[in-house]
Amino acid sequence: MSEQTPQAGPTSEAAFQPQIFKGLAGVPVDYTAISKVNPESNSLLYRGYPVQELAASVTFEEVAYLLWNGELPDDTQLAAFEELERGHRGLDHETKRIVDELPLTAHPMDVVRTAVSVIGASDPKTPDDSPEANLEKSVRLFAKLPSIVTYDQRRRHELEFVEPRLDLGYSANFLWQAFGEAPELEVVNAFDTSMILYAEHSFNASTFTARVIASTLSDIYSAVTGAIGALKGALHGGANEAVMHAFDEIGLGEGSGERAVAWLDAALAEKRKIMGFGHRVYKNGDSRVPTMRDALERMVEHYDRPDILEVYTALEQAMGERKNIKPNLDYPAGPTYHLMGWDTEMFTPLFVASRVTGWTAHVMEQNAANALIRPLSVYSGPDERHVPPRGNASGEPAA
Ligand SMILES: CC(=O)SCCNC(=O)CCNC(=O)[C@H](O)C(C)(C)COP(=O)(O)OP(=O)(O)OC[C@H]1O[C@@H](n2cnc3c(N)ncnc32)[C@H](O)[C@@H]1OP(=O)(O)O
Ligand SMILES: O=C([O-])CC(=O)C(=O)O
Repeated sequence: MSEQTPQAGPTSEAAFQPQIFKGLAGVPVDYTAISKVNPESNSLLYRGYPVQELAASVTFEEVAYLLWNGELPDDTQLAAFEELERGHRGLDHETKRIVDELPLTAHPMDVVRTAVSVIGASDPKTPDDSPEANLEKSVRLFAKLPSIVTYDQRRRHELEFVEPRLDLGYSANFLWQAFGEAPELEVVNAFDTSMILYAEHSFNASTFTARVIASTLSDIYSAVTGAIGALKGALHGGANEAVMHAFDEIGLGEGSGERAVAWLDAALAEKRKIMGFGHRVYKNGDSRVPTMRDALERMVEHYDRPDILEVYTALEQAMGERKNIKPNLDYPAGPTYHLMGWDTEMFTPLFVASRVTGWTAHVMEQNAANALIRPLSVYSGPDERHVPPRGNASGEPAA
């Protein structure tokens, strides 16, 4: 009756009461050396380094290198890595053509998922799962995602693709390709901070998806494609877009703080989930929020939009008072991207561009010590039964 094999305790089927860990909540399933999420100390380490220190002192390219290689690059290693990354920034004609065929009604997450799949299908090295080949593929995807995301945003406004600039760092180039003008340093820094904070977070749903796919000995592009599907959902990465929809429902501008509280009370009365709040692991606040909130505040000042901070603060405070639930990273990231000029539907693809580093690091870690991921289920359907006699194919009653 049950797939579950009792490990200890009563062994008769009737007496066996398997414990179900719904949503795998609280279940450690493997080791990882890539990041440590510590809800007790409210800290997040990438390869041992506090993420706040990384955000304050290195670039996103250095963080990507760290996640993949385990150590920060020295000057020579960084120069070689940057050259490699910049060399892969362009987007080939075939990927652009397939993206162009997708309707504008397609969500940008569907577009980025399709584009990654196309890149995988056209890479002759896809079946090569050696660590060297997978690292090369990871760098290619990392380098190309800004072109994919900006190509899609711009085609939705009937604007031409902006070719990457090889004299700019990752984040400055990303903004250049999106908006076609040289970005200001303050904006580049805030964007780079968001990329660093989004890069990696242990066994979250999309990373776990990538590891499940890798565990079957599938290829790294399939793992990333699947992970994008998992990130799209509003309970995960899709929340950064949903936060902005909430801000829009509230209505920005004068008096927005008061409207935010009324909006929240109505939403809670309808038992709606408030996107950008709560977390499966952190129960006392997300370790990344203070750093991202600082970046948001800098952007609010830069673009002179105090109404955004008014809504942000009013919702955060009221949610704390009513539910004692704190914001997660998606909460400050959404309005920060809005201020920079990104279309709301592009927020989760921006998360993809960052998290591809973590996903691919996890795929390589999974490959290095693989075990097929295949948990058990406990059957709860009808008892065994048998198909009643039925007519044969010619309609005659069965003999
Ligand atoms: C980068 C990221 O992926 S971070 C996460 C982004 N996702 C979101 O922001 C979506 C909104 N948040 C949520 O839905 C949840 O907090 C999750 C899914 C992130 C984590 O939730 P879980 O650990 O599964 O807890 P669960 O959803 O069961 O919530 C526990 C209780 O808190 C409530 N709760 C949790 N988050 C919220 C929220 N955002 N709004 C309202 N109530 C909430 C639940 O309704 C539940 O209440 P109940 O016990 O009365 O039924
Ligand atoms: O860890 C999680 O469950 C979700 C999250 O914050 C992330 O993926 O960054």
